Amino acid sequence: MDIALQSRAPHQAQSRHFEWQYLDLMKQIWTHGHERSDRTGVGTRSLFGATMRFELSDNAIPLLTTKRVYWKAAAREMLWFLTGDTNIRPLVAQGVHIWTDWPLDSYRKATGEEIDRDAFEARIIADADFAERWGDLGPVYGKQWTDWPVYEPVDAEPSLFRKRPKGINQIAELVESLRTNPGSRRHIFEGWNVAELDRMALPPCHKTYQFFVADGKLTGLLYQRSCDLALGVPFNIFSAALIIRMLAQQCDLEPGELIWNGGDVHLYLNHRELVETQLSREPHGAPRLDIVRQPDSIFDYRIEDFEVRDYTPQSHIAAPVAV
Ligand SMILES: Nc1nc(=O)c2c([nH]1)NC[C@@H]1CN(c3ccc(C(=O)N[C@@H](CCC(=O)O)C(=O)O)cc3)CN21
Ligand SMILES: O=c1ccn([C@H]2C[C@H](O)[C@@H](COP(=O)(O)O)O2)c(=O)[nH]1
Repeated sequence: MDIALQSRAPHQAQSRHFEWQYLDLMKQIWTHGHERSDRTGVGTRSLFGATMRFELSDNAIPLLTTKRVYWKAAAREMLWFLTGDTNIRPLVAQGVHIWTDWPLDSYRKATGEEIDRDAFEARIIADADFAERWGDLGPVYGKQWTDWPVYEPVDAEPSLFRKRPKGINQIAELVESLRTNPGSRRHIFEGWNVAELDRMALPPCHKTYQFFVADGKLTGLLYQRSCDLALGVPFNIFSAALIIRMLAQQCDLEPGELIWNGGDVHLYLNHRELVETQLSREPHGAPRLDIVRQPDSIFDYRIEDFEVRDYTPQSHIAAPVAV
């Protein structure tokens, strides 16, 4: 189909089930994507530049219905980002495995030990020193979002800089700017700290979030530079909608839309089975997300605050993750 249709005006986007945008994009990439080799060695079919829009009013949430998406893992990941933590230990302790493969890969390469994933996770949970040594992803999302480092000149020594004890909390500043200056065009938080990319296990994919307030509604736009359409994107769109909902609640706004902009949007060549199965299915139903409590701040949400209803997806489709 014509990719320009992906960016139709919001009212038109709702004339069909929201999920067709995702399925159309999947089909487009699988049939017409550029086949290329990638960092992981798996190979992808890839398209550069795509947009999807999702309406969030009436508690609508863009959860895919053509396969079960484990939204609690994505919600727990979002809450973990907001704590500023970059160690996988609290995730693993909650049964969230999506980040384990990268520390595991580093550990295997460094030690030559053939440890399996379950044993590695068990050690991460049981042994705090081991987790500290091997479980950290470097200064990824949570660190940049809540504690972006700042260096200040030391008095009278123009070439000497000292790290400020506390960095910039972009999320706290965003809440403040949404509340006090809703018309601003600078409502942004950013994960792409150029100076620290080399210390991150992976440079951020969902790197830039921008917000827009109009008619009492909060709309968010996510720019994602690299998009694993089958595994990552279903999580990413849910999470982006979730943070919009949380911010809207904190700022007494109604949820507007999520606009998702993808850069390199790809399907890994070993996701053929998932793609074929998913493209044979049709979306149905309109999942909703309720936030059942109003926490004191954006940093005080708990997993129990989120309830998804009217979600009756088709079965989960497993697929391997490219590390
Ligand atoms: N290749 C790749 N794709 C990604 O989506 C991705 C990365 N790498 N690296 C960093 C993070 C980790 N993320 C991941 C990693 C794994 C799953 C995954 O395996 N999802 C399965 C099972 C989920 C579960 O067991 O909870 C799924 O079906 O959604 C999803 C997102 C997103 N990111
Ligand atoms: O939130 C995420 C995190 C990662 N991804 C995917 C996109 C790519 O397939 C890989 C990252 O590899 P790069 O070589 O760094 O681009 O992870 C995602 O879709 N969503």
